[in-house]
This record gives sequence, C-alpha cells and structure tokens, in this order.
Amino acid sequence: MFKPARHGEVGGVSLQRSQQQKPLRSHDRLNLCAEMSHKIVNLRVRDVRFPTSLEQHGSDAMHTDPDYSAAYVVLDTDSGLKGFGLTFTLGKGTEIVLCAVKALAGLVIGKSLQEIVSNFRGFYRLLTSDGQMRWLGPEKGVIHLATAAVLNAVWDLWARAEGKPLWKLLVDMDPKQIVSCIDFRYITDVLTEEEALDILVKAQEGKKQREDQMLKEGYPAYTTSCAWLGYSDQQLKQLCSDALKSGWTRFKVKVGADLEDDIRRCRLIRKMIGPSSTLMIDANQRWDVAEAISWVSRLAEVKPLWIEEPTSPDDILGHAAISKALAPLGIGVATGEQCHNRVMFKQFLQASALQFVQIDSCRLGSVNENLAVLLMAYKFQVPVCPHAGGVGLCELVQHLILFDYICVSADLRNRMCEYVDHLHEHFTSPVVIQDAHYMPPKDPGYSCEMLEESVNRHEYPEGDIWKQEIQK
Ligand SMILES: C[C@H](O)[C@@H](O)[C@@H](O)[C@H](O)C(=O)O
Ligand SMILES: [Mg+2]
Repeated sequence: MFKPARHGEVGGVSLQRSQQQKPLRSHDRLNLCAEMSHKIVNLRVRDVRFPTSLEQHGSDAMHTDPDYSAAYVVLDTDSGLKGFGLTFTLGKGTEIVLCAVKALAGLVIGKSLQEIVSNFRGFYRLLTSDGQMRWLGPEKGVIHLATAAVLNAVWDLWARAEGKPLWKLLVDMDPKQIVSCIDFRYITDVLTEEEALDILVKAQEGKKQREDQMLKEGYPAYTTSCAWLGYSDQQLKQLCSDALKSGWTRFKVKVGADLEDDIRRCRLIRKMIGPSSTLMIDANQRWDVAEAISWVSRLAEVKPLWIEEPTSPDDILGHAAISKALAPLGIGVATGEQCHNRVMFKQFLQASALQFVQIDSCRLGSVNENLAVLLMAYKFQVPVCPHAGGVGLCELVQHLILFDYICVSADLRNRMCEYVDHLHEHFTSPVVIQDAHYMPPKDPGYSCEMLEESVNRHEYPEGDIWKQEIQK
C-alpha cells in the first residue's frame, strides 16, 4: 500500500508548482497552503447540453442528431479550492447520469483530498464496488459514466492542489505512486502490479527529453471535424481544404449508412488530401461482422489506416474476425470510445481484436482505469490513439496521451490523438492546437472547468439556450 503522505505533501508528492506555470494569483496562493487537506464539503452536478444537432456536428451512422452534453461536477472543499469534472453524453438521458452522480456523492463528501490520494486504489474500489450500487454496473453503463465524472473532478482537484496540469502531475509522480492508483482486480492475468511498475521504471530513461520534445512540438493529432455524416459534399470539401491549409495531414471520415455515399465521400477526401496523408474511417457500430468485412473491403481502394467501431462494441470475437479478414488489405481495427472498462480492453488485446486502442477519458473510470489500459496496451505493443471530441474530451484526454508518450510508450509511430473543432470556447483552459499538434496544457488541473456563463446558458432545461429552443 502506498505510504501515507508526510506533512506538507499531498499523497507523497511535495506541493510545488512546476516551472512553466502562469504566475500565482492570490486566490491560488491561499489554496496551495501546505497545511490544507482540502476536505470535500459539497458535490454539485449540472446537466449541460449544447444543441450541436442543429448543424449535424458530431453526426454518425448511429448517432444522427447528437447534442454534445455533459454531466458536469464541481467539488467544493473547505479550503476554497474546487475540483471540476465531467462525463460526456449525447443529450437525452444526461439527467440519469446526474442521478447516478448524486448516488455516489455520499462516498465522496466528507473525505479529504489527502485521504483519497494516499489510497487512491482504495477510493476507486469504494466508488466502483459499493455492495449495493455495483449491481447497476459493475463498472459499465450510467453508473460508470458517473464514476468517471466524479473521479475526473478528484484528479482535477489534486492537480490544482499541486499547482500542475494533470499530465505534469502524472509525469512527476514516482512509478510506485502511479501504480498505487490502479485497481488491478480482474487484469492480473495479463498485467501484474510488478510488471506495471517495471514498465514505468524502465520508461524513466529519456523521460526528460520526451517532456521537452512535447513542450516544443506537441503531440500529433488528427481531425474528425471535416466529415461528419450529416455534412454535405460541399461542406466536406470546404472544411477539408481549410484543414489542409491549417496543416492537418490526418483525417477521419464517418461511414456506414450508405455504401455508395461512402465510396463517393471517401474518394473525394482521398483525392483532396493526396496519397501521403492518413485517412481513417468510422462506422460507429453500424454493421454485423460479415457486413463489416464486405463493406470495408469495398472501401479499401481509399487506403484507410483503420476502420473504427465496425460492429457492436461488446463483440470481442467479432472484432477479432474483422481484424483477421482486413489484415491482408492493410486495414486495422480501432475501438474504445464505448469500451466500458479495463476488462473489455484486456480481452480485446488478448484476442488480437484491435490494432489501435482508443482510450476515453469519460467512459473508463477516469485516470485510474485509463492508466491500467495504457499499461496493458504497452505490454501488447498496440498503439494508443485516444478518442476525443464531444464536449471536453479533447481537453481531458490530451493529458493522458502526453503521459503515455513521456512515461510509458516512448513511441509516436502510428499514434495520434483525435481532435474535433467544437465547443472549446466554453472552457477556461481550452486546448491549444499548433500545426496539427496538441500543445501541453499549462494551467493547473485537468482542463475540465467550464466558463460559468456557458454552464448557465446551456444548463438543461432552464438555460437561455434551451428556453429559446423550446419556444421555437
Ligand atoms: C456521436 C459522436 O459524435 C461520435 O460520432 C464520435 O465520438 C466519433 O465516434 C468519434 O470517433 O469521434
Ligand atoms: Mg468514433
């Protein structure tokens, strides 16, 4: 078990600000007082929805009218420091996630940050294994989305208490402490605590250079913003040509509703981006296994790097069959945005059912469970290409992939993080993209905080935006 924190430390990490921080505001100085244990005194959760369906942003073969939304959590502490967290939804049903967050609140309120992070594995287990509530999951569905929202807020709080962006908090952590945050239950047959530690210790070599490289160059990204399924060919062409001008070289196209449309749209994009740029296609679970193989074979001429979510996200053996059939065409299978826990990822990896692991910051049980998946992916030598987009997913997952490169994989081959150009303006520390790369965030925290005004305007159903929509 992780050793208890000494006086003046949070979870064994001394309370120091990293070099590249913005200057301290007086408010921060107050919060960073080393004496404070940051006892969580309240948890608030709000239903925040953006009417993205009006313009078909985010549309795909299965989710034709998503309103990008979030269950948005704020943790208040006795020191005045706050933690912000969220989980992503598509509109309807967000109120159910709010209920689940409220059901978990009793396990969080009254605990101090110090208490939580000095036994983070135990706290993760407390939230995911409550003897009554686990029946609702376990570790899947609405209750797990709620766990993600709450734990994301705890990680945000921790990073803020340290005065570091989350990626830097992780990068500076002792490997033993990282491992102490992971619940290895159900995965020890492929990854033991000792093996995880060994991976992290070995990757210490060259860590500083990789961190400097990331600060200078950023992490490579691809864009999904040009080719949502509901966009017209005209729109697609315009967005693609704008993206090319801004330096994008990797593009994802939505497919799966109509084969002839897919062939036309994919040819169009391939022609515009040229043979050396990278193209990926995403069917969002539209097909049965045999249909997936025949449909994607017809699209092989546009040379996609991967087909994403070809079939049910739970069908591990189906994905394995598709992977096997498409391998001779040079097309890999990617999945993960609806892969609900580490056990599923374990089996996908064991069965060679995916060639690209798409972690998700709000689907899995926050940083804790994502760490387990990053380490398993490393063990199986499968590249991680995170799912992002939605609302806030880019802001969050950039921290995890930076950690992955600096402290786990040390490899950029066949790796890139998704980027979607929507709704960043609603965050206090929005992502910074330069030359199609994610630049490492500098503000303390997990980049989850939304502007209060945005939350008020988009809160469902009372916010102005929704009042106007309802009146129409
Ligand atoms: C409904 C959403 O926009 C999805 O289409 C989106 O997350 C997508 O699968 C993606 O990979 O970005
Ligand atoms: Mg997808």
